[in-house]
Amino acid sequence: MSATQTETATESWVHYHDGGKPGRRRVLTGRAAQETFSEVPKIDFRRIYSENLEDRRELAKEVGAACRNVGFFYAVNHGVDEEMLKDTFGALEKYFRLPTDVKMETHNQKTAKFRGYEAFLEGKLDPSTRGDLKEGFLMGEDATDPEQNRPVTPSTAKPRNQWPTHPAALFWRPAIYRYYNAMYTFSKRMLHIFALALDLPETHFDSITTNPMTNIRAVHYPPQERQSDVGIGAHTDFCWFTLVCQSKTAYPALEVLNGNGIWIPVHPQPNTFVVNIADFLKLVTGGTWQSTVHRVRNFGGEERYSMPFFFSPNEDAKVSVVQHLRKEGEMYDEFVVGEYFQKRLDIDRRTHLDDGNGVGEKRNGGY
Ligand SMILES: O=C(O)CCC(=O)C(=O)O
Ligand SMILES: [Fe+2]
Repeated sequence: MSATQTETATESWVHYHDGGKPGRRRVLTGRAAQETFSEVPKIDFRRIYSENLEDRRELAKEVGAACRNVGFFYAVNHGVDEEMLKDTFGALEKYFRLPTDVKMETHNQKTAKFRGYEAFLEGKLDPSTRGDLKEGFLMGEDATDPEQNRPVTPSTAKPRNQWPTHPAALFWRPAIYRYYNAMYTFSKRMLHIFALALDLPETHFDSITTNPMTNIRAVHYPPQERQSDVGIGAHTDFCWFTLVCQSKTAYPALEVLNGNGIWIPVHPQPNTFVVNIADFLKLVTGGTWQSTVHRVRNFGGEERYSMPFFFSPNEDAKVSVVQHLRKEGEMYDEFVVGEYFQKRLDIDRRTHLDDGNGVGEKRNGGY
């Protein structure tokens, strides 16, 4: 039995964190099984660069179906420089091999937004485990980093990121920024496809994404030996959408949960992004799109690296359910993006700080 599964005489449940709260799904087999996905669809993104709107609409149609039915898809032929992606993975391997004290200079506990280095077992999305068997580095939007060219205003004037200053670690910041810039540009195009997929004008979200909230989490998962361990516990992400680049391992460490409570493997594919819809976009589509539960368990004996890129609109943007997806007679709240985001982050932070012995609900976890 995995760490996130419980059984009674007749029922088996998978447990996870969804919307910052514990959730569970019954495992349905045999006649009880419902129609759900059994694999993650693969979508050819060459058309994202087409000058022809009809091509982009065709792409959006496939994307929309994947967002409704699965919440996850592979983006092949994404056009992002493959050499740069290879070099970034090289930088991850080199960074995580640095001595612990060099990495701990930027320990994420020193910042309100958990930016910087996250040590092994500090994240804990699954309370039944000893913590996530991963180490990571989180960076994000920061108007004081000149690389980002963002307007400095009273609310953005304080530094958010932490960067290492040790000479052996100076390669890290430019390597991460090369990846950041490429993913940022691709995400803006992706947003146009998402707008088309929702039957909205392509530029519908442009005005609320002039200075989007963005994060990269570089992650290292060592090979797992104990069955009871987990690389990252089962969760949904809390941004708009996530793009994940994962290193090649024979064992499919990333898994997504289908409607029957069955874990579906997301095999690494060369030069392919894994894209997933997150809680905030699910909310804005009135639940039409799925924010699908996922986890990482790195069995198979290889080191695994991944670099999720998390995208959300501007911090001060106000959003609600898009007009044509509202149900008649229902009331819909409006959310300030930064407030929604901070609320979710605070759940992580509070449970971490309260929890000296590893029994908290959730620590710094999925975006
Ligand atoms: O490492 C991965 O493939 C996914 C990581 C993840 O789910 C997250 O950071 O939210
Ligand atoms: Fe995630």
